[in-house]
Amino acid sequence: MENAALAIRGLSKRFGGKTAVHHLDMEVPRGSFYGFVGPNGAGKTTTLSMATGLLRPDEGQVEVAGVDVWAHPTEAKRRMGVLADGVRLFDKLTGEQLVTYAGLLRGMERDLVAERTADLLRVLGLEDSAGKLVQDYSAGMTKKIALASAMVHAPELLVLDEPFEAVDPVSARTIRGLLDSYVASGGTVILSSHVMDLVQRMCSHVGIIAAGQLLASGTVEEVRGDSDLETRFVELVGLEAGEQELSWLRL
Ligand SMILES: Nc1ncnc2c1ncn2[C@@H]1O[C@H](COP(=O)(O)OP(=O)(O)OP(=O)(O)O)[C@@H](O)[C@H]1O
Repeated sequence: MENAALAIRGLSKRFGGKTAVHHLDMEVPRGSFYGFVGPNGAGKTTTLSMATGLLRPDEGQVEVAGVDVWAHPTEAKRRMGVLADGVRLFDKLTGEQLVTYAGLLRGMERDLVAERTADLLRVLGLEDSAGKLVQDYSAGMTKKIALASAMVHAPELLVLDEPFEAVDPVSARTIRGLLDSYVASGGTVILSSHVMDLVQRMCSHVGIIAAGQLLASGTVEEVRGDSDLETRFVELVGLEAGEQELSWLRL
């Protein structure tokens, strides 16, 4: 546990009669690039929301670099940057204002925030849209400005829910480069994704979740074994809907 950037123990969440996450234990080693994968509705967003202090668990504990997220939220949040899925941004701000606001909220000096905001906007190709309201951004631009807001305080851990969704291939490559050098310099990333190929190429570690439970976790090599990650994923999760056909759709 000492070497865990993120340690989750016995985490559970129910919504009415539906168990979204069930006694989940998970450890993301420091310095790892951890892919969190699972079918739709598996509990990825619910887990990451509880891990980042956005959604209160029914049971269980979460620690970021040894700091309990729910007992010491301010201290824990200082150590992480979060790109949440489906959470509304302050979209009446311009992109530049939003990143600046995120930095100031973390207690950073105004000059340093300005410097880093300019760097992030430039690297992410948002310089020309810096003065535009976030509500007028495209889906991919919104993802990128949210990512910039998550990174501005140079946290130890980045928790990214679907960071590549809606992002064009050129921007995706830029983001991959940013994240790679962040991990190479000692940072830890956990990202959720549906794209197995991307996880296999980018990540050092992977966790597979289905029906609120972790089915496998370890290095990508350990989890995929002799096959590729997608095959292993389908073996663990099952094909279910994929095996069925629509007879009326045959032309
Ligand atoms: N606020 C909520 N109220 C009721 N049910 C919820 C709520 N949030 C999530 N759920 C349910 O919990 C389960 C897990 O949802 P979650 O969004 O965590 O899955 P996910 O793995 O992120 O899915 P996806 O890959 O489709 O984004 C689903 O059955 C979902 O319908």
